[in-house]
Amino acid sequence: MAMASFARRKAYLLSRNLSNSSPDVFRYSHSLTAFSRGFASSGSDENDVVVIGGGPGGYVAAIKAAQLGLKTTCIEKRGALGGTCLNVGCIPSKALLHSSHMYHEAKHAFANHGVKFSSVEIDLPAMMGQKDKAVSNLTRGIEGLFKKNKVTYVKGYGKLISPSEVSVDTPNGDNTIVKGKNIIIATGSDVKSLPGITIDEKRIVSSTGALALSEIPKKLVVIGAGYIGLEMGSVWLRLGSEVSVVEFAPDIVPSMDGEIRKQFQRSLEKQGMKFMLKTKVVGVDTSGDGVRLTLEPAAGGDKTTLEADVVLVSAGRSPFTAGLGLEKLGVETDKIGRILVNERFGTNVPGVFAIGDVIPGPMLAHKAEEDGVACVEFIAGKIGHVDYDKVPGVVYTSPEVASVGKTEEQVKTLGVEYRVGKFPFMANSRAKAIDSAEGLVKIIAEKETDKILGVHIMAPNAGELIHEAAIALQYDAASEDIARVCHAHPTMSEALKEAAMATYDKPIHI
Ligand SMILES: Cc1cc2nc3c(=O)[nH]c(=O)nc-3n(C[C@H](O)[C@H](O)[C@H](O)COP(=O)(O)OP(=O)(O)OC[C@H]3O[C@@H](n4cnc5c(N)ncnc54)[C@H](O)[C@@H]3O)c2cc1C
Ligand SMILES: NC(=O)c1ccc[n+]([C@@H]2O[C@H](COP(=O)([O-])OP(=O)(O)OC[C@H]3O[C@@H](n4cnc5c(N)ncnc54)[C@H](O)[C@@H]3O)[C@@H](O)[C@H]2O)c1
Repeated sequence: MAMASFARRKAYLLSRNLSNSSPDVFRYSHSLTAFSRGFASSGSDENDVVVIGGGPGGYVAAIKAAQLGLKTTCIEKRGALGGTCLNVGCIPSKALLHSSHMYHEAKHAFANHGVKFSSVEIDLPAMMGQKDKAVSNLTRGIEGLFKKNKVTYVKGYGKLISPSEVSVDTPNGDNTIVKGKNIIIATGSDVKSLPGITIDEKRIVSSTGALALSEIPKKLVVIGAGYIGLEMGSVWLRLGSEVSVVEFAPDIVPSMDGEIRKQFQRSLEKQGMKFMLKTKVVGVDTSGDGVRLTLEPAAGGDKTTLEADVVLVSAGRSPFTAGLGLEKLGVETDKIGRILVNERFGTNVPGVFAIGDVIPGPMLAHKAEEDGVACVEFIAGKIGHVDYDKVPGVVYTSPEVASVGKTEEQVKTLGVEYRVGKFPFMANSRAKAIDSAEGLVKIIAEKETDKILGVHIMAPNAGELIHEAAIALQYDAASEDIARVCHAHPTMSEALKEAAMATYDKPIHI
C-alpha cells in the first residue's frame, strides 16, 4: 500500500478499522480503547493517568494527557523535572559541546577569517556555570508547563503496589498513595556498569561525572566509542585533554552507515582523538595517583597497559526499574530488563503502560517523547503514531553526523536493489563561503521506485539538515521529490538537493 501522507493513511486505517503494527510502518490500534481502563474523569481523587518519571517520555506524556482532558499526576524522584536528558544528558552535554567548540574555533579557526586575539583562555567554572544555568532554566520551564496544563507534580520515589496504585516515598520521609486508572512507567535508563570497574564520579566517571569535572584531565580514556564517548571525548579533547577511546567492536558507532563512519573516524583522528578498536578493558587499578587500565585484544591475546587521569565509562545504558515493584505485579521484562509492551505501549498487566528508555527501541529523548504522546493518545481512545524506523539519530560532534532510515549495510542485508547518490560539502557554495566544507550527504533509494530508504549526513549542522530527509522518509518520498523542491541559495541544504539529483540522475555542481 503506497500512502504518501499520515492523514490519508490514518483515514484509510480508520475506515478499515485495521491494525498495522509491522516495525516498518506506523503503529496503529485496531481496538482503540480495549487496553486502557477508560478516561472519563471520575471527579474523585483518582487520576486518569499517573506517570512515574519526569523525563522527556514522562513529562511529555503527562502534559499531553492533561491537554487531552485527563486528570494527570507525574511522580519524579530526582527533585527536578526533565529526566536524564535535561539534567545530566542531552542539554548539559550540548552546552559543553557548544562552549568547547567556541574555544576551539577561537583558538584554531578565527584567524583564518581575519579575527585575531592576543590570547584565548578557558574559564572552566564559567563554562560549567553557563551549562548549569541552561539546565536550571529549562527544568523550571517544565514545572511552569505542568502548572499551565494542570498536571499535578509529586516529588518522590514511586513504587507500583497494584495496577492502579503507586506508593510514593517523598523527600521529607512521608509516604503517600497516588491512585490512577492508567499508570505509565517512564523511569528511563542508567549507565551500564562494566564488571570490575567501579564508578566513583571522580577518577572513574559516567557521563554525569564527565559533565562536571573540576579540572581538565591531562589524559582521558573513554571506554566505548558510542554517542556519549565521542561527544564527551570531543568536549575534553577541545579543551586540551589527550583522549584515547577504547572500543570493543571493530568500528566506532557500530550502528552508523559504514562509509560515513570511516570519514567520521578520520575526522576525529585529525582532531587528535586516538582509537583503540577491537580492544577490551580487563582491569583497572586506582591505587596510585592516576588510573592504570589493563587492555586486551577483544579476541584475546597479549595484555597492554594505559595510563589515565580520568576514565569515562560510556559502554551503553540499561533500563532503570530498580525498586519499582515490577516483579510483584508480574510486569514482563526481557533478558536485559526492558519492559515489554504491545503496539499501544501496554504491558502484560492491563492499565499499566511503559515508554521511553525503559522499553525496547532507540534510547533517544525524541523517541521517548513520541512514545509518550502516542501512549496517552491510545489511553484517551485516539490513534497514536510512532515509527522507530524513522527516528533520526545525531552525534553532536564537529562535524555532526546525522542519519535517518537504513544504512547501506542494512539495505544490502535486506537484498533490496538500490541506488546511492552523494554530494560533498566541498562543492557546496555556502560551506565554502564559511570555510566549513568537511563532510557529505549520502542518499540511498530503492532502484525500482526511487523511494528513499536512508539518508546520512556529515556536516557542521547535520542535526538540523536531517529533518528534510526525515519528512521525506515519513511521506515515502522519492529522491526526485527532494531534487525538484526549490532550495534557497546559498544554503547547506542545497547539498541534500544535489545528493538527491545524484541518486536518480546527475548533480549540477560536481
Ligand atoms: C550524556 C547523555 C547525553 C545524551 N544526549 C542525547 C541527545 O543529545 N539526544 C537524545 O535524543 N538523547 C540523548 N541522550 C539520551 C536521553 O537522555 C534519553 O534517551 C532520554 O532521557 C530518555 O527519556 P526517558 O523519559 O525515557 O527517561 P529519563 O530521561 O531517564 O527520565 C526518567 C526519569 O524517571 C525518574 N525515575 C526513575 N525511577 C523513578 C521512580 N521509581 N519514581 C520516580 N521517578 C523515577 C528518574 O529520576 C528520571 O528523571 C543522552 C543521554 C546521556 C546520558
Ligand atoms: N546525541 C545523542 O543522541 C546521544 C548522546 C548521548 C547518548 N545518547 C544515548 O545514550 C545511550 C548510551 O550512550 P553510550 O554512548 O553509552 O552507548 P552506545 O550504545 O552509543 O555506545 C556504547 C559503545 O560502547 C561499546 N562497548 C560496549 N561494551 C564495551 C566494553 N566492555 N569495552 C569497550 N567498548 C564497549 C559498544 O560497542 C558501543 O560502541 C545511547 O544508546 C544513545 O542512544 C544519545
